Amino acid sequence: MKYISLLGATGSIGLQTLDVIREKPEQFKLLAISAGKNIELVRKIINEFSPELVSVQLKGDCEKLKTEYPSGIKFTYGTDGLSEVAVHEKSNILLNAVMGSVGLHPTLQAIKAKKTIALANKETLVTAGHIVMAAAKENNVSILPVDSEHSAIFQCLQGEQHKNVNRLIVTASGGSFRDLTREELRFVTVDQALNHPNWSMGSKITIDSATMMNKGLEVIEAHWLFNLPYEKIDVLLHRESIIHSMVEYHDSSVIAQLGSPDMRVPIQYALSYPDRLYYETESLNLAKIRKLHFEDMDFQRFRCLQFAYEAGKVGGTMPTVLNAANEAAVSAFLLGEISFLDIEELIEKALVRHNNIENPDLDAIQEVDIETRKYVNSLF
Ligand SMILES: NC(=O)C1=CN([C@@H]2O[C@H](COP(=O)(O)OP(=O)(O)OC[C@H]3O[C@@H](n4cnc5c(N)ncnc54)[C@H](OP(=O)(O)O)[C@@H]3O)[C@@H](O)[C@H]2O)C=CC1
Ligand SMILES: CC(=O)[C@@H](O)[C@H](O)COP(=O)(O)O
Ligand SMILES: [Mn+2]
Repeated sequence: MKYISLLGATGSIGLQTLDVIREKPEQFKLLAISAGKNIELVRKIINEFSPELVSVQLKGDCEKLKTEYPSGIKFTYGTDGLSEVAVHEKSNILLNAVMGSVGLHPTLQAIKAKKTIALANKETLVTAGHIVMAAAKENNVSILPVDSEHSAIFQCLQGEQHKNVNRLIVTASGGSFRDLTREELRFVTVDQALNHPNWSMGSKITIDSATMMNKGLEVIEAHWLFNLPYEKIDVLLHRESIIHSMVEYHDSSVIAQLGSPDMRVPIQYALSYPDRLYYETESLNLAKIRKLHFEDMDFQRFRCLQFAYEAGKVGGTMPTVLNAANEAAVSAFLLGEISFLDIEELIEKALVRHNNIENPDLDAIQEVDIETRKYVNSLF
């Protein structure tokens, strides 16, 4: 039995994780959850799963829930609440599906508490990958990827030797605007950007897919998870999102993982690893799909991917700036405060002005994260 702490229970990944847990009550028990402000959904989750611990973003919501559920459930809130959920004494695995670098601290706390980490929250690795991976090694903790491309790579690596890997091939759908020119991007709307061609996801990652920053974050995530240099991590445009990524070995063999776009598969794989449990769904019908398309990535068309490679290669606090600037800019775009192309402009400004700090500690990362958000927000 896996006893699960779940951060971001009310989100896209969080709800799909609940689908997996619901289907496998003999394998999974939900013990502790965190959510943000969707309290209606929190009530539904409590009524169905009876977690022992519930954390929400706001103190007011926490106090209100305490009056509605007088006994048996502990309520908490804020960033401390995220860590309380992450280190719940009875949990043996943390599924981190919160959005943003707010997931960093609870992940580190869970690692210190020797919890297995099932990681969807890629921003945590982007903003402080060197610290997270060092802590995981020191505490002998596994970080199991939930992100579909990294789950695919992880599956393609099973039974193989790291030294035989020649390169990783991370696939990209191209996102909502893949068939638009840069000129046409000047006038796109939030609703158009939220219309991903293949996946139904939370708002922030959907915008990241449209700017190609999601793939940039995933390149940095792969660098840390699989301990390979950026020169060995390639991105390939693949509009069907059927091949979730591939590993090329030094004998030129390429191993790929395919499947329909359904995040419950990588979620279940991470939670059940090293087992592979049965999952009830339609078989992949390649004859019906007929064609799979591939194209080289166009770094002029998708500048955010270029920024991510550059920030990753520089290292230090540059990836922290990339992530914080992106979170701030995407949030402003979603609020209608800036245009779609402003996102990459703001990120570039934040990167250019930054005086990089080599091998930063947590305090430096925290400071740079906050200062970058302040700077980006001051620009509009
Ligand atoms: N969605 C997908 O298919 C994929 C997502 N991922 C990654 O997984 C993570 C989650 O993505 P996704 O599920 O799409 O995101 P959503 O926006 O759908 O959900 C985010 C979750 O985090 C909560 N949350 C947001 N901000 C805070 C905060 N400051 N404090 C506490 N809780 C907070 C939200 O609470 P509430 O809604 O209650 O306010 C919600 O439960 C991201 O890192 C994303 O990159 C990776 C691969 C695929
Ligand atoms: C489902 C998932 O893992 C997302 O990261 C998705 O892959 C985004 O798709 P693209 O970034 O390829 O458009
Ligand atoms: Mn992904």
